[in-house]
Amino acid sequence: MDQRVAVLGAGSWGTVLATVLAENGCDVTLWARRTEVADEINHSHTNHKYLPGVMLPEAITASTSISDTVTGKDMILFVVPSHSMRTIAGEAAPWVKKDALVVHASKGFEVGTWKRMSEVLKEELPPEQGVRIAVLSGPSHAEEVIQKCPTTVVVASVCQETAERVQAIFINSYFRVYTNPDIIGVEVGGALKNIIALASGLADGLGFGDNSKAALITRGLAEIARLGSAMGAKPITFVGLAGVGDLVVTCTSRHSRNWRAGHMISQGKKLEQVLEEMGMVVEGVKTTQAAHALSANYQVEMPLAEQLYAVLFTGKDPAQAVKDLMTRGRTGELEEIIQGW
Ligand SMILES: NC(=O)C1=CN([C@@H]2O[C@H](COP(=O)(O)OP(=O)(O)OC[C@H]3O[C@@H](n4cnc5c(N)ncnc54)[C@H](OP(=O)(O)O)[C@@H]3O)[C@@H](O)[C@H]2O)C=CC1
Ligand SMILES: O=C(CO)COP(=O)(O)O
Repeated sequence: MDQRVAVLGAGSWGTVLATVLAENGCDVTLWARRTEVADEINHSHTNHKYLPGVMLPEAITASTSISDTVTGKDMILFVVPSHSMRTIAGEAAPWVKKDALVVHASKGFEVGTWKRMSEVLKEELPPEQGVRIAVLSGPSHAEEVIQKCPTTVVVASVCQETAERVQAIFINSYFRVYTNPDIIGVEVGGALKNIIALASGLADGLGFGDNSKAALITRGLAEIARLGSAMGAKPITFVGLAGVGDLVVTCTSRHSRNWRAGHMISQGKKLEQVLEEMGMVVEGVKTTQAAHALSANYQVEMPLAEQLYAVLFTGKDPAQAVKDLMTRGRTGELEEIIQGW
């Protein structure tokens, strides 16, 4: 494969996806915002902050110049935190080749506008790029993909040809990529599962058991599907890799930064302290704000997200939040979702 690929974002996930692409024979340039990270990747072939103990393929070249990274590339992969997507996309836009594929692998909404990442990309890039935008999502901890643990993900686009071209570039024997036509569902599922992962870390830290974990995953999926459907997603997407798949992996794994953040909060740490100690992106925090706003906009009930919002942003005691969830008014399990089918 002779694809020239730009990967924007040299954190855990960007570096691992760059590795997958380099192993697939792509010519990969990885943009890092700090010179010391780019130098380390170019000279030592490591990225010790984000992937300690891992040797990267020598074929990956790192750069701190967005224009050099993007110019002439066949595919541009954005893997920056969602809060920086618009800025980075805007800086990249003048250099994106007219027929380039544009993919993102970030899981969140834009703060304030609460737009999905593909909407942000569409607004920042020339209009003709629209059909070539795709999202890569699904249950995929960077720490396991780099060890070549068999992993399955999904690529979604409004254009099937785009999804299939991206699938062909990423797929290999340990990284199996499925296509999905529902870009809204794939983005919403990938973003909202981080809220439930944070809540799972909290629940584990409070000493609750497997029943509680199953409750969080299942009822979390119900509220993700409720909001997602109201936003235009196909409900069936949420029983796929970007829905239940990603929920399971993030709610049950200590690799998850969102799970770890929730666990730290359960031990009495303040949110600011948790984020500082983590030193890596915890998308679920801003996504909880997004869910708070979106559930009001779309008039959709999201009791788990609401209680997490109260714990994170109004100082509510997590034990009281659990009590309020368990004693709230009686509801049906599936009726509201089925109504939308
Ligand atoms: N890690 C994983 O397993 C997976 C992550 N994702 C998603 O990928 C996205 C990136 O996450 P991940 O790589 O894990 O994050 P990390 O915390 O590992 O790395 C964050 C990266 O983003 C850079 N960065 C931070 N702030 C800005 C900014 N304002 N502008 C530009 N760059 C910035 C950091 O640069 P610096 O080092 O200079 O601070 C670093 O390169 C997230 O949306 C996440 O949800 C999706 C699937 C799996
Ligand atoms: O999205 C992920 C795995 O699919 C990674 O989750 P965290 O950001 O919680 O580590």
